[in-house]
Amino acid sequence: MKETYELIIRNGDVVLPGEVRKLDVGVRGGKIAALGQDLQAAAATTVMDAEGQYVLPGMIDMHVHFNEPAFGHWEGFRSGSAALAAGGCTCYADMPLNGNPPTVNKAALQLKAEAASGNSAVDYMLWGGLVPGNLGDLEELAAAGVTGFKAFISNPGGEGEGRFREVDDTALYLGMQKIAALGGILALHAESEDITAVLSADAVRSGRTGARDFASSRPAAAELEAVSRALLYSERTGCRLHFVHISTAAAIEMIHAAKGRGLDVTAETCPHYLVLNEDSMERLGPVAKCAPPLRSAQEQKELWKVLAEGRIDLIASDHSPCPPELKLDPGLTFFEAWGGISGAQSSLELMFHEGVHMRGLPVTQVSALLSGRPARRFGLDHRKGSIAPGLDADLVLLNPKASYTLAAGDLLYRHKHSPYTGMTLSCKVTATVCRGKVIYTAEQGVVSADGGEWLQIYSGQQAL
Ligand SMILES: NC(=O)N[C@H]1NC(=O)NC1=O
Ligand SMILES: [Zn+2]
Ligand SMILES: [Zn+2]
Repeated sequence: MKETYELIIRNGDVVLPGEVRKLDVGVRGGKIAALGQDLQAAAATTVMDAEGQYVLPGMIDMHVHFNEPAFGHWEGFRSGSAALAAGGCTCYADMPLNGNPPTVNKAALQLKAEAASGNSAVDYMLWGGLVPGNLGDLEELAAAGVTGFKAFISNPGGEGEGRFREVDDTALYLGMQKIAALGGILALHAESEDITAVLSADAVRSGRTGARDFASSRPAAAELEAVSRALLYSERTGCRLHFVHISTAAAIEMIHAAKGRGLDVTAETCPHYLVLNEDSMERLGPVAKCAPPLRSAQEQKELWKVLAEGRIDLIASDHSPCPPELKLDPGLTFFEAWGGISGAQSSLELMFHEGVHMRGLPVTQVSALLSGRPARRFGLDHRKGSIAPGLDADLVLLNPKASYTLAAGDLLYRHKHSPYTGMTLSCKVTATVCRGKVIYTAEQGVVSADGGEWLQIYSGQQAL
């Protein structure tokens, strides 16, 4: 019988691991079935013309905060995942905090999973939390299919008794011992609580509450101290470690050196540390507030350098949204405003605009940071992360010549603020396909908002 495809994407510049080739991509049963020239369409085949466009593997964003349960009015699975689909992301991992209850035991994971079920445009994973007092819950969380565990060394913000707590040294050390025994991975927000808490309190007490005061209250030393402590614990416990949102080249170098000594550690950074800096934070206000803070132009330059050298393992958005009154109210000081950037919809376009178009990085390198490497690190590469026969047909069409200025009205987040609005981008996602289904087109918007599935894949076994 003649082989038929449900979808053929024709004549795109297909971004394969290590090379770009002009090919047709044939999709059958939601999987990539063939890569070749002049694939034959049948009557029922949907054909997309990708002439002049890149065809990329969908981004895998390992770091977003969708705030359900209880804080869906900040961001929910529906709005957040629609924004990801529009930005060329086909799979993400949701962090265990900013919702209530935080995802620190099996019952809370169940609530999280119920909130996500039937409400995600793209596939997803769920992180569990490591907090003081939940050592006894980690095994059940692992068995229930969390990706791995997330912990904070500094105070994650949020209010009330039920908030997600940062770990002290003991909780971190014992937690890492336990996670090592469970064969899992710890994702860590690495900033020293001692340094950031004392410097923040000092700044507020003396009325130094501007953008640069906020930045000085969370210096690079706070990141470096926490990274070095966690590396020591990783060495002593054997716990696999992934550092989220690293903001300095010096921390990347420390992590890289540890990897060289044989530790199973990786580092992520976010588009905002690459595209924005302290000057942007002063100009834009708290919409650009995050932790660790945006750094100096010099630090930003050094971060691009280590990225170009291949020392950063992967890129994730750290989309951490909130309602406008917690961010944009002119009465708020930098210290009072919510810390977290709404950016998930723009990661891929920002990385192509700045990385490929402005700085000349290879398309394949940028694509690997967004897709192939996160897939490999978190054990998804048998399903996702690259364009190869047999893998899920998670594909993005990117027009590298479609310049546009990002407007608030383009954003699909629950709250339409972002530090990137007003920015002119030199490329645009024109279509997103998840498991063979077209879920977004630039003309029609999100056409399928609920087909995403929970991938209950417990971490990965691969080092990078
Ligand atoms: N609570 C929370 O989402 N915090 C995140 N926001 C941010 O800017 N950094 C974070 O870790
Ligand atoms: Zn964080
Ligand atoms: Zn985060």
